[in-house]
Amino acid sequence: MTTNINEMIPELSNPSVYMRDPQRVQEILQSMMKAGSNTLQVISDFDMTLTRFEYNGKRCPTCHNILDESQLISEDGKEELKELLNTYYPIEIDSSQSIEDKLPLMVEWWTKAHELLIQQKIRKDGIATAVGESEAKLREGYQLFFDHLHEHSIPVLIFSAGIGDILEEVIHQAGVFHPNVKVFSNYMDFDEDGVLKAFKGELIHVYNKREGALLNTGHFQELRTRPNVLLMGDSLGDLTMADGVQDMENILKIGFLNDKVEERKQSYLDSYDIVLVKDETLDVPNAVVLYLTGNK
Ligand SMILES: Nc1ccn([C@@H]2O[C@H](COP(=O)(O)O)[C@@H](O)[C@H]2O)c(=O)n1
Ligand SMILES: [Mg+2]
Repeated sequence: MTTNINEMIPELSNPSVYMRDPQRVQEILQSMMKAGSNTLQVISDFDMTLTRFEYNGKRCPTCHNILDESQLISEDGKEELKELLNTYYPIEIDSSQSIEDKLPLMVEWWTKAHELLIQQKIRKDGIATAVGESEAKLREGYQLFFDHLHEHSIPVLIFSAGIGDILEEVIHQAGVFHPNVKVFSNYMDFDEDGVLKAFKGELIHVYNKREGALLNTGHFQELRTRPNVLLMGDSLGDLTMADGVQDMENILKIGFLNDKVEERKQSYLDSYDIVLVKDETLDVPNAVVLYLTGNK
């Protein structure tokens, strides 16, 4: 008797789940399962993928927003950062513009925002409080996700265009910054007095997640024996995060579609294997990981 994908993973029949080709998803999952969890690695975006998009009807902050809305920023600075968000975020998610057209505008957004943050003379020792006082929340089920991957020694790369120092503090405060987790992101550079003076390295924005320092870091070299990838993102820009993986055998792409659902649904279905529409949980990724580790 042939197994149905919903029998394999019942969570794939949740109302938030959409798949262009369930048969193909089933084949990928079976192939990855057969290869064994010691061949698996997870590559995930952070903001709005591992963190919630909404809570109690209110938007949750990204790494940048955690700082933007904190006590570390003056009232004028907050206004300017909000204006940037209101100008550029609609462009980021506009499905009528091509990624090529958006690229220079995204560089412009990140550059202006980082310049403003530097002008604010942010202190390193204020970051933990800013994160603690923020409304940022990891998605429901995060504990199982991180703990299970850790228990099974599955490497997790969090590849984020957010701010690395903030991101690390969020997962540290949640108690899930386990040793199998590596972060690639924009990191702050502080002077000897602990005041923000610059951002380190090449800028990572939402549409250049294959470029920059990542390919030269040796990260993917270390993981050559892990040719099966579970990729998770919330933007079409996240689809290239695994481009550095050599000799890839299988990749399963799970996409969270949080905003402008009707306009963007078709493009997400065309690009991601599994699309989760307005789903604030990690229930489906957790079910996939449990299946792939033989715990289901
Ligand atoms: N000044 C900025 C710049 C970007 N954002 C948002 O951050 C997200 C990028 O982080 P990922 O972990 O998702 O790569 C992106 O979705 C931008 O909307 C921001 O809030 N402020
Ligand atoms: Mg994101």
